[in-house]
Amino acid sequence: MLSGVVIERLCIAGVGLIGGSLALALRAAGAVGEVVGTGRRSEPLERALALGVLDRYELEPARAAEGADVVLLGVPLGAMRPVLAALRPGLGEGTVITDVGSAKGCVVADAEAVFGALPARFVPAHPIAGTEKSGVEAAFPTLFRGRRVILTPDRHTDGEALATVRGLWSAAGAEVVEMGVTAHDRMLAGTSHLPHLLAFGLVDMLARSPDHDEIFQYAAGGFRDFTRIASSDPVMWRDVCLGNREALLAALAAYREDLERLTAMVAAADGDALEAVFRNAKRTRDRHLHIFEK
Ligand SMILES: NC(=O)c1ccc[n+]([C@@H]2O[C@H](COP(=O)([O-])OP(=O)(O)OC[C@H]3O[C@@H](n4cnc5c(N)ncnc54)[C@H](O)[C@@H]3O)[C@@H](O)[C@H]2O)c1
Ligand SMILES: O=C(O)C(=O)CC1(C(=O)O)C=CC(O)C=C1
Repeated sequence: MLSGVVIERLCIAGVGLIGGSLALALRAAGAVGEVVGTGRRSEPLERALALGVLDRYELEPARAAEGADVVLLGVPLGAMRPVLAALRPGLGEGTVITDVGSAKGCVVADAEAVFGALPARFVPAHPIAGTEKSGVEAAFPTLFRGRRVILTPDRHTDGEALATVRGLWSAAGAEVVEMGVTAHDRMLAGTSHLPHLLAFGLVDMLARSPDHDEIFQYAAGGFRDFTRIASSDPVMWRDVCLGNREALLAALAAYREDLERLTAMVAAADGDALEAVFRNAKRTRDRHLHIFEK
């Protein structure tokens, strides 16, 4: 284990791909004692028990949170607020709260709505790792190894709580960085939220064409790579697009402007201009490719 942090009891609300993978990673590192899950239905929680992700579960969120050192919210962004409110009666004075939501401003707003202000022991977090699959069956312990996790503490965040959440992700093999909520939401709108929206949009557009069955017969590697993420969970991505609406709208506006520019280049058969754009994109992507190979 890298960090030396040991969490005696971890409560996970929403035991899916991310929450389940974190539990498996912490177990593998010997960084956690007991893992207690909670969720809406017993079937997936039973499967999580069978997979060795959980030690036990409680359908009542507050009961699951009782006695936990750390409570982790692993639910879609749209469920954060009601789940946090349901956990609240079970939280102790010293309980550290954290989440894994893909946008941070909306999670901070949810915590403010439930508690009146972001509690000092609530450390918002976002692992920049995942897959297009969801549910606890898709969880695996190495998901976060060598990946970044962004924490967005503010000036009121408790130092000990921050150290615990840092230690938890380090134990899972991740590299932990900190930044402000606004910077996080702006950057992730560009690198994650916009690409997902475009991939879903492109596949939907083709699916609605009269000859869509034939079109998909001729899809190859390029289409597969561009659209893998359109197989992601629709509810999760609906919530991300609504949760990071402002930053996503800004990214979409910039993208639309560029699409107009590209359209004009094709219309004018301006090969030099197109080639210049493609060269810049290739150079940039190639320079940053190493981050995908970690
Ligand atoms: N999938 C990714 O690639 C990825 C990466 C980083 C962060 N995230 C974030 O992590 C969170 C979870 O994503 P995931 O991919 O693990 O999803 P998932 O669908 O695999 O897991 C979500 C879990 O939450 C439960 N859940 C849903 N609504 C609930 C509710 N109202 N009350 C209680 N439980 C509820 C589901 O039953 C499931 O167990 C999301 O907030 C997402 O934005 C996802
Ligand atoms: O690799 C994928 O399938 C992902 O969607 C992971 C991915 C992303 O890279 O956009 C998705 C959502 C996140 O919050 C973080 C990571």
